[in-house]
Amino acid sequence: MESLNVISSASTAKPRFSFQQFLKKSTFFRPVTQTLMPRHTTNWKISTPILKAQQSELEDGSATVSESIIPEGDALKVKEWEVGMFQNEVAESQGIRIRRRPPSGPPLHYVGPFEFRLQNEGNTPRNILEEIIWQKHVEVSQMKERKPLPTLKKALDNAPPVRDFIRALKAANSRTGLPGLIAEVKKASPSRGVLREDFDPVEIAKAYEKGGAACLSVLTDQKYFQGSFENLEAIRNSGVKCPLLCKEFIIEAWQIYYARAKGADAILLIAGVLPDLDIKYMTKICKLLGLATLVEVHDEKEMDRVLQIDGIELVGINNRDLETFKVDISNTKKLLEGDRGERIRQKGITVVGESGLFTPDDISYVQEAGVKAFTTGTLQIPSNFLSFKKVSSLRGLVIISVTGSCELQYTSSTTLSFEKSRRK
Ligand SMILES: O=C(O)c1ccccc1NCC(=O)[C@H](O)[C@H](O)COP(=O)(O)O
Repeated sequence: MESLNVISSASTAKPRFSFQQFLKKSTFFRPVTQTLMPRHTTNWKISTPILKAQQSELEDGSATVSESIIPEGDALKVKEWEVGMFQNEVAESQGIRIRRRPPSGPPLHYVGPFEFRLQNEGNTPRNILEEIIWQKHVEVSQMKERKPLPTLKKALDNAPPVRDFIRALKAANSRTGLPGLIAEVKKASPSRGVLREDFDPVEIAKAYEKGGAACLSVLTDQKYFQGSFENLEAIRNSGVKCPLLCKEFIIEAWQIYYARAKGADAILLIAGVLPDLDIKYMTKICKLLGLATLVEVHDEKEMDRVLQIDGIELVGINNRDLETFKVDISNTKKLLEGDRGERIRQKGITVVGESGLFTPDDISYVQEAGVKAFTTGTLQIPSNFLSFKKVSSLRGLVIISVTGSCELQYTSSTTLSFEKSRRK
């Protein structure tokens, strides 16, 4: 972008000057009050129609400029993009590495009255989480157009009553002396690919409930997890009683209302994606709607940010680094040690262990660290399950493998018996 030249079409002589020179000359490019707009935006007001120049690149990297009008729809996109860039800056200041929008803006990049087509490597997501977030932004914008918030709010009048997610976890914990199980209804994931081809979400949800899950987590992202809001709705309407977590990548309040309309009792907020203000604001909306909020953290910094927000009752420690996929369950222990752990206990926060918890040993380990609940999406019960030792430490917990090859069943004695799956 720095080397871009601008040719004014207004002049027949087409004088050439550098883009930098142009920036200095142009009144359009004066910096604005930094508190209101991101560094790289300019002080031109978005009002429609906007007089702008259209720029197309020449072979030598320079560009031609011609006057045109920004249609109202595009002006809105520009505004949205500017808000997104502002969010990127706020997020960065809180140590959030995930950018909410591509840094170079939409493919057509407006600067003052000009429009540029940029080929910028910054527009490539740096990791899978960032890719998911950028994709989510596009999806949510489209969904919002189809179902604006007022329509959605009306639909909430007919939504089923909310079930108490946190109470269900606490009850399971005190009943069994084990962390409450949040079993995940998940067909696929970016890190593990397809987990189960013949995926019947309602059948799996019922099996989990029968198997002793306190709550269920339903993946609703379609592109990366092959989930859907239809799955969530179908489970809610199937007679399953467990409270449901809508496992979605929430970036806008609209999604919370949508999740509630589809039968969610709880939603996930990822601290690695959302700045503090978003977490505060979204938690308030959830409280108004009666939903629980599971705020997910991965490192100390995110935990410390979340601990200074009032009213957070449920915090998930993700052992999976969503930027690299590396899983390390000692992460849970690390984040619950020392003063930090003390603060969490004092605040009465229920801690959920997330990811990489496959075996009874794993679960005992995070329980000792202080978790009162855990999520698992891919319990791996090997086909030679008889060699699956130390299962007895999981007394009281009945788990049915989502991969469906076998079943772990708790008996009234202190040992667990194993049976081949009764699934057809
Ligand atoms: O699991 C992934 O590959 C993944 C990638 C990018 C964003 C999120 C991802 N997972 C979401 C989850 O939080 C897990 O589904 C959940 O913690 C259960 O994990 P596991 O028991 O290890 O299947």
